[in-house]
Amino acid sequence: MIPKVELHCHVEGAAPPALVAAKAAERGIDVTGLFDAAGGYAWSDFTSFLAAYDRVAAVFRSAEDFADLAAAYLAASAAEGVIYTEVFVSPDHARRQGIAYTDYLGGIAEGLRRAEREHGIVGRIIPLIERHFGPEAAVAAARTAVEHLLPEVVGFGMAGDERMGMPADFAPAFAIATEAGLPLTCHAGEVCGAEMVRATLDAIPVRRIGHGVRAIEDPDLVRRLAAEGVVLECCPGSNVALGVFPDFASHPFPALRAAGVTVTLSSDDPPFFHTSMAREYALAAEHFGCTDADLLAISSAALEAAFCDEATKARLRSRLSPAAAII
Ligand SMILES: Nc1ncnc2[nH]cnc12
Ligand SMILES: [Zn+2]
Repeated sequence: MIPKVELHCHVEGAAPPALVAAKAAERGIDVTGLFDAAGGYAWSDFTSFLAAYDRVAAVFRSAEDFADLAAAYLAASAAEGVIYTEVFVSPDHARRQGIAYTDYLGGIAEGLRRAEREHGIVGRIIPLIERHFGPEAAVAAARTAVEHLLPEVVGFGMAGDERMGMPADFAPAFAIATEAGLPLTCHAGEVCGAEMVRATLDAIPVRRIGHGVRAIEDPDLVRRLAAEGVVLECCPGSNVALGVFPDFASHPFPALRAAGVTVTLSSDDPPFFHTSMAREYALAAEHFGCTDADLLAISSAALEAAFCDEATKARLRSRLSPAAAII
């Protein structure tokens, strides 16, 4: 099994539908229309996906809920050969559910520690601001994030509806994180085009871009990403499910890689997109021509781009040898 490294997974977006249905029933939460006939999440476009995501997030209400969610996701990932995962968390989702951020973050951190004890997978946390909640909420969420720096918190970023506002509007929130020493990532170039990736690079000192795949529309920008060593957190299964590209044959992952851009593989919101880390790696082999050696190199690039400390990386590097891939 190829050892895998995940840099981009939203914790609420990893919630299995059956768990959400059970928690909702237990708590009398109305989930009408949230599930499709097959028991998966029902959504039809990016807007309804984000709305479904918010409804899923709303069924988790306690530190234990979040610990169980994080531990279950990492345990399932470990079974697929994942050795390291950075989970995105959202102070705004906690606030909107009326959960203390300390409970939310503490629960997730406890879940990650449990998964490491039981399955050897290492988990770290990246708090995100949500673009569609606006720049003021973003500043408040950034303050919340930097006031609660557990050892597992290793970075800071932004997700949400890319069609709302411009990256520069959120620069003050990112500056709070930078001042606290957190490296940055930001979703861009997913539902919006190359111009949004460029605007992100111009306004925010990111080391990584969430998705970023529509940079392919602008060859100068692709050269800039390669030259500046900006890492793309690619999630091809998510992109095709959301209609960013019509099929895997049209996905720019191989072209970006050939152009010298550092591309990595992640699952984004796995049950929403019927994916997992194993499926993302399998898709890359099937559709992007990646050999086992390529996939191992992609895992290695992801580990180098991870936001955890050097000691953690050194510990994990030994698990990325070709020999480890055979087991
Ligand atoms: N793919 C995605 N894009 C933007 N925001 C998100 N939040 C959860 N998944 C997301
Ligand atoms: Zn994402």
